[in-house]
This record gives sequence, C-alpha cells and structure tokens, in this order.
Amino acid sequence: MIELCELTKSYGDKKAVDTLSFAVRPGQVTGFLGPNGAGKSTTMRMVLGLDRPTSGRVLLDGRPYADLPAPLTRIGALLEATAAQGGRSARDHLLWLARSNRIPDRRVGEVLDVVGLTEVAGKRSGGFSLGMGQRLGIAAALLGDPPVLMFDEPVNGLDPEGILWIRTLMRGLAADGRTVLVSSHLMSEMALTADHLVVIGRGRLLADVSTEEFIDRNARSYVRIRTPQPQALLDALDAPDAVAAPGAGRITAQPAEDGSWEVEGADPARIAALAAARGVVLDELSPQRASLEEAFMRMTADAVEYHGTTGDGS
Ligand SMILES: Nc1ncnc2c1ncn2[C@@H]1O[C@H](COP(=O)(O)OP(=O)(O)OP(=O)(O)O)[C@@H](O)[C@H]1O
Repeated sequence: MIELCELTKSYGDKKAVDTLSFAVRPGQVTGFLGPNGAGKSTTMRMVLGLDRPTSGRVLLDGRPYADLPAPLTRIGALLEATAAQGGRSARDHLLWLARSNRIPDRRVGEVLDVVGLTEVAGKRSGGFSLGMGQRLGIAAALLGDPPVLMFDEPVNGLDPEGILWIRTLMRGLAADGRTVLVSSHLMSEMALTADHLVVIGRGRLLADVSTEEFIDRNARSYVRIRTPQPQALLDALDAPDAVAAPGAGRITAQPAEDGSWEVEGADPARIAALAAARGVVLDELSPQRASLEEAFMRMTADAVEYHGTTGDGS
C-alpha cells in the first residue's frame, strides 16, 4: 500500500503538489490521472524519495522510502526519465541493479523472460527501440519482486501490441495481490486497465473512486431507442408506473438529431418492460455509456493549466 498524507511540494511560489492525501490499495490497478502539469510525476518522485516534500509524507507499507532496507524489493518503478546506461547490455544493466540491491543473479534471467527481452539480453540497450526500452525499464521495476509497483506513462509511444502487453502485465500484477499505480494520458487505455482512479488537478485531489463510479458521476449515460411508434413510447415512459424502481425519479426521453430517442432514468431492461406492456415496437434499445475521456474532460475542465483553442474558435 502507498499512503500519502497531506503531501505538498512547492517550487518557489508555485505548489506543484498541494496537501495531497490518498491511499493506493493492493489487488487492483489504480490509474493516476490529471492534465499536463497536474503534479503526477512530482508526486511519484516523492513516493520514491527522489524529491523531498515541502511538507507532508509518503509511506510504503507503513514506512518512508528512506527507511526501506532493500528498496527494490519493496517498490519497483518505471519513471519517464528512467534510463539505462546505453553502452551496457540489458543483462549487465539488470545484473548491476540486482547486485547493488542484494537480489540474486537468477532474477535477471527471470525478469528478462517476463518482459520478452531474453533474445536481445546481450545487446547494448542504447540500440533498443522505444518499446524495448520500456520493457527493460519494466524488467528493472520487477527485479526485486516488489509488492508495490509504480509506472509513469508506461504506454507512451508504444505500438498496439506493446500497449496490450503492458495492460495484461498490470492486470496480472494486481491479480497477484500487488499494489499497482499507473499514470497515463490515454483515457481509452486507462478505462480498460484501471479498476480505481485517483485524479488530480493543479496539485490537488479531485477524485479517488472506482473507474465505474467516476464515469457514472462525471458523464452522461443514456439508452438509445428507435421505434416506429414514438408517441406510444413517450406515453409508456410517462405512465404513472413508469419509474426505474420504486421511489426513483421520472424517466426522461429526448429526441436526437438522427431520429432516435435518448432515454435517461432507467436501464434497458426496465424500458423494454414498459414498452412491451404497452405493445410498443422497438427497433433499437442500446445502452450508451459515456467514455472515461468525456468524464475526465468534464471533471478536469477547470483544472487544466494550458487550454488550447479549437479550429471553430471555441
Ligand atoms: N524541478 C522543477 N522546478 C520547477 N517547477 C517544477 C519542477 N518540476 C515540476 N515543476 C512544475 O510542477 C508542476 C507539476 O509538474 P509534473 O511534471 O509533476 O506534472 P505532471 O502531472 O506529471 O504533468 P505531465 O502530465 O505533463 O507529465 C508543473 O507546473 C511543473 O512545471
């Protein structure tokens, strides 16, 4: 578990991280999101003891990083700036790391296998592609078999196969019961990878909820319906018994430009039952779930430091 208690980092007058408190729990992938400059990398650097907090603290399984006797066996991390010595082979780089952390040499072969670099282990890492470099960084993070893992933008610049591989790896690490914190700007990917989200803006906590709840709270979901009997549908949804559940609010239907109806306030099964009870024919009944991207944009709109402008001048 990673615990942040009122963590703050100031650069001059600017608070890059501002009284941030949250806990990252084991057994799930926690996505760490925020617009550019929100303070994600600064936070991760403080977790690893690479930056000193102005105030507040970070605990890893109850202890500060500086008190961990063999840190690589407690937390593994891939930071954006993580770089191997380009002149060394992948194997030598990992051996050097292992020996300086009292990790047995045999782990090097094991992690090279896990990340799929065994065949190129003797090659200079300076010649590696972006994807191979990321894999080597992840091998280093896994070397000490740590219970806590942290990845800053691990899928940046990767091809679809690399992205899928990282997603599968993260989900597997969480399924093993490890604590996994991962930052990314790729919302579609985060929606597939993260069970839980911590969202920050301008250094402050904006949300600490499950991915599902984050989308439900911050974006609109509805059921799209097509019917040749629109008036009969509206009557069915407006009937006195037409609520999603006893005590729930009314069901609303808005016409969309394409001739369909956008129905909110009930799930597809309830809408189908109401329509069937009144003999209304439905040509389409499909739940439209808002994307994580929409939810993220809505939630962080006020916390974006640098707004771009779109072509239409808006
Ligand atoms: N060494 C530094 N000196 C001064 N300001 C800094 C320093 N490091 C970070 N900052 C500032 O702190 C803020 C947070 O930066 P940080 O890199 O942590 O954000 P981020 O969420 O990781 O952004 P991105 O998504 O763009 O990587 C930014 O405004 C940044 O300019």
